Amino acid sequence: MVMDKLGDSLQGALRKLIGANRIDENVVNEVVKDIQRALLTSDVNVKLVMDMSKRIKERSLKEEPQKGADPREHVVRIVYQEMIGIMGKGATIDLKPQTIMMVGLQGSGKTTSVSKLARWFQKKGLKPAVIGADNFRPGAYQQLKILCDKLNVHFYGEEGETDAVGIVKRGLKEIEKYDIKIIDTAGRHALEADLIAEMEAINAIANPDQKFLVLDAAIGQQAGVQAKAFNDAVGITGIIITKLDGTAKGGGALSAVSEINAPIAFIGTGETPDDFERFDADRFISRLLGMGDLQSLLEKVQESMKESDLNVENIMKGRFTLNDMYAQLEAMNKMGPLKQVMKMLPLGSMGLGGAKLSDKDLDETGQKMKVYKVIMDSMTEGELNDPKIISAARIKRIAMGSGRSPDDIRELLKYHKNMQNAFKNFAGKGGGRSMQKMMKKGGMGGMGDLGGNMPF
Ligand SMILES: Nc1nc2c(ncn2[C@@H]2O[C@H](COP(=O)(O)OP(=O)(O)OP(=O)(O)O)[C@@H](O)[C@H]2O)c(=O)[nH]1
Repeated sequence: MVMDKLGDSLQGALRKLIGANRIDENVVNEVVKDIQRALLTSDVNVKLVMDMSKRIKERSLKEEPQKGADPREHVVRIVYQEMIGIMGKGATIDLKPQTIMMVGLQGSGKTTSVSKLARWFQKKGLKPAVIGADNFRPGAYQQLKILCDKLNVHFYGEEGETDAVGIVKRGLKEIEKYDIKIIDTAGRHALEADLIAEMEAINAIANPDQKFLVLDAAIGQQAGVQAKAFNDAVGITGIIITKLDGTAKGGGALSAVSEINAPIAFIGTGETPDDFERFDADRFISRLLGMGDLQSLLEKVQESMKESDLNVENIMKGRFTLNDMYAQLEAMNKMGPLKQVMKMLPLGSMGLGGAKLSDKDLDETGQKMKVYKVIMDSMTEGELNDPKIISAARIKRIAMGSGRSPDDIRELLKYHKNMQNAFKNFAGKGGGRSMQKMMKKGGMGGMGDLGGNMPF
């Protein structure tokens, strides 16, 4: 994963929080200090880090946790929200015909990103074409042409031509029929007057819908300065951060958005044409904080729920029976090996106290789920529908029937109760509606609200 080091440090900080007996000022201060260290090491701007730390402290101690939320989750949620504040929510990319101008300094990964972007649109079913207007760097024409040819992307260029504006003018005419017109402009070692003049002229004749600034993740805090300069020159509408796979300093580029108020659109995560992803703040920050890749998890949940007997309507009204839990365990089984599913889960869910899950833990949890199913197989339909009727005598009977101890039965009932409460809590916050909406649309919906209370 990209930004592993930052992710590990942030998760270390949150683990301290989740492991604390109670949340007080000392704990919050200590956790904030760890977060500060992690962000500064990854080169996020000092002022941003300080402002964010102050807000996390104030909000953690002043704001009331949402009803039913654990104080630890409350702080984790604040950290998550403040991280989104720093990195932004990400850009919306319309899947419709448009012109995109790419700008950036030499060596930032601009040419490579042009071809990756073309490929991205191509995979979405749109027809991209590229204009190579970088006539400054020797070899740029050939490099881009080869990349485009490999991807079957139409390329327009004029080797040896020195007038970049002329190339763009003629190129736009030639690629008129294409859906996505991407213009690669020249870079320099620094932003100089002639580069600005050229970008302005291309901007004026192409009138691009998007102006993407390509930033090398390794430039660290310089990212903010660069972003501001390019933004002043042509008005940046989105940022592409390249080489996030190869540096621990990506925090500088990731937080450059706050300098210019332009969202991060894409991130480059390797050298091949497919190492290119939309920047989705929910996904990215959830992963960094170890809150799990909620989106990916949800996609899996949606798929398996479609095929399961789960009564989603009822669950979303806060009614979650043992029968539902049985169906849910079956659905989880269909989602694939527990080890993979669990990696997507938020820290601290399933009562594991936020510990980094070892393979041994995961095996044990998988084993436990199997036991739960065996126990539920020994229950009557009435008990499965209404666990409240399970008295001490019934616990004994179920234990006998399933070959487990009464403590195992009580543990299962407690686990069920916890999940039921989490669902009730979520439904009470209007999460039910969001969940249904989300399931229809396949989007994130209100899951952010569920946070560490994910009842899976
Ligand atoms: N690991 C990794 N390498 C990348 C990524 N993006 C680009 N590169 C590499 O970075 C180097 C420079 O990229 P180019 O696309 O040639 O640079 P450029 O910004 O176009 O340079 P100019 O055309 O002079 O502006 C190449 O070796 C790319 O393969 C990325 O996301 N990850």
